[in-house]
Amino acid sequence: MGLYGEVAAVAAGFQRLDLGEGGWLLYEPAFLSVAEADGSLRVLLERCEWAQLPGIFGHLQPRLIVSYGDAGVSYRYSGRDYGALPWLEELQWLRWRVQSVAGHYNYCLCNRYRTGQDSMGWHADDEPEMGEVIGSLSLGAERKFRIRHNETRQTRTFVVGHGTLIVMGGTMQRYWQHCVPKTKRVVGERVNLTFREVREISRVLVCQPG
Ligand SMILES: O=C(O)CCC(=O)C(=O)O
Ligand SMILES: [Fe+2]
Repeated sequence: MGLYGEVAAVAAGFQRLDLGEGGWLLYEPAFLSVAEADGSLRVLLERCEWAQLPGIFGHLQPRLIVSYGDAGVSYRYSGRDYGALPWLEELQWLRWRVQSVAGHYNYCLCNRYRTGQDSMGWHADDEPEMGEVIGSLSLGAERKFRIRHNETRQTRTFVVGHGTLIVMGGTMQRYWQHCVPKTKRVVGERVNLTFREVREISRVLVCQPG
């Protein structure tokens, strides 16, 4: 995180957790106002090209997914390549908002949890081409976001609600995993946007006719 990112975060009253071993996490429950979060959620539910895709073992992932990003950026995740669609205006705006706190992003993976039965299992976003700062913005239903240390098994839980921002940085992906567990509570839809920097850009050559 750059110096100005750090200053902005402190000024806005973020909680900054030092995770040890060079890892850190920022937590701001009400980063977006309710009105901003309402508007973004409505637009994203309507405009994103949501799809349920197969995961690593071929069964469908328990949530809907789509990704947006700079031209030519694609990201390998669960053994598949996710080519980014061109940025939606709404996501561009939210990217700038999150970048004003920390990080610099060229890619956004969007997850849509339709009910409490949709979830994300324990994992780390530790691919070699991934930038170490990941900005994660939540909209809609309140869910739990858990982190767990790989060796000590220490676990922490963060409530992520409508407009909550979490930024993960430093060595966090190396030493910690995170997840969004299923819940039996009846909960509405939740959209989560993870802004990332994919460093190795795979560009597809397009033959121009003529
Ligand atoms: O939905 C969330 O809060 C987490 C999403 C996540 O971890 C991911 O997309 O890698
Ligand atoms: Fe993740």
